[in-house]
Amino acid sequence: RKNTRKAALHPLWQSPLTIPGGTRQSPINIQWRDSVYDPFLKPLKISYDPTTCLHIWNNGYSFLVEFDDSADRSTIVGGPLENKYRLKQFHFHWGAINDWGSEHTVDSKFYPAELHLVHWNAVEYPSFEEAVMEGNGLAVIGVFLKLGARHEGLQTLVDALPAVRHKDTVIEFDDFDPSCLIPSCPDYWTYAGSLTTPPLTESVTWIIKKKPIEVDEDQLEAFRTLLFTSDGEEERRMVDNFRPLQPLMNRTVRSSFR
Ligand SMILES: O=S(=O)(O)/C=C/c1cc(Br)ccc1O
Ligand SMILES: [Zn+2]
Repeated sequence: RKNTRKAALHPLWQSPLTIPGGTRQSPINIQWRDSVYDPFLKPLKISYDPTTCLHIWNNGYSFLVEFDDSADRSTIVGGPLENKYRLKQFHFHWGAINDWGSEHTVDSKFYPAELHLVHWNAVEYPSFEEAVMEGNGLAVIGVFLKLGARHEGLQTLVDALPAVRHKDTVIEFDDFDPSCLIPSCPDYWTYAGSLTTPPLTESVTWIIKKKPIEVDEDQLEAFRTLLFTSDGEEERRMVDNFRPLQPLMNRTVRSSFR
């Protein structure tokens, strides 16, 4: 059965599907056979300090966990990156059903969800807000989620979701190391792209892990109990919070593996 993805109805994604003049928009389909192995790509070095974890909140588009990025305490370096980047937040995108939900696809296959760990270039720019406007300002690690075994590290997050069910609710969340959500397999694809939510700026070096992590049905269902709407508004379930695929245009996706 062709798993056609309904275009997301949320106002955010009713905005123009591509920004005028955009040449490096995200997400994209990663055609495995068209990706080019780059032997000069380094391993990605991830060093997160769980005590930089601050809070978890529902911003009306996704739920996100934010970090103290006032110093180089949770960083990534290496891979395709020429600078050290600081972790600012991570969040997810998911579908109403398990047939779709990821933003990127691999050989046109959708995963039920996708994790984004957002970092900014604190070597060259004074703040996240400035880095968002620069071509090499951000680095986002993308991790696919697939249906399988329960993920113990994710369960800590899932247990906190009822407290952030409505838009603009926040709870303190500490001592969480998000590297437990990143596959140990070092293989990744990388390409020059953009944020997939407004301001859609073309400032992201994407690092998409080849291997997915496994989560179970109850954990995916927990994501779907969140709401786009604030307390007191007519409830709209937070599902299908992904942006449609964007044209590859004049870009090559590189792989860190043969
Ligand atoms: O889905 S992403 O492209 O990772 C969006 C990331 C993003 C992160 C922040 Br922080 C602010 C605005 C944004 O759009
Ligand atoms: Zn995202």
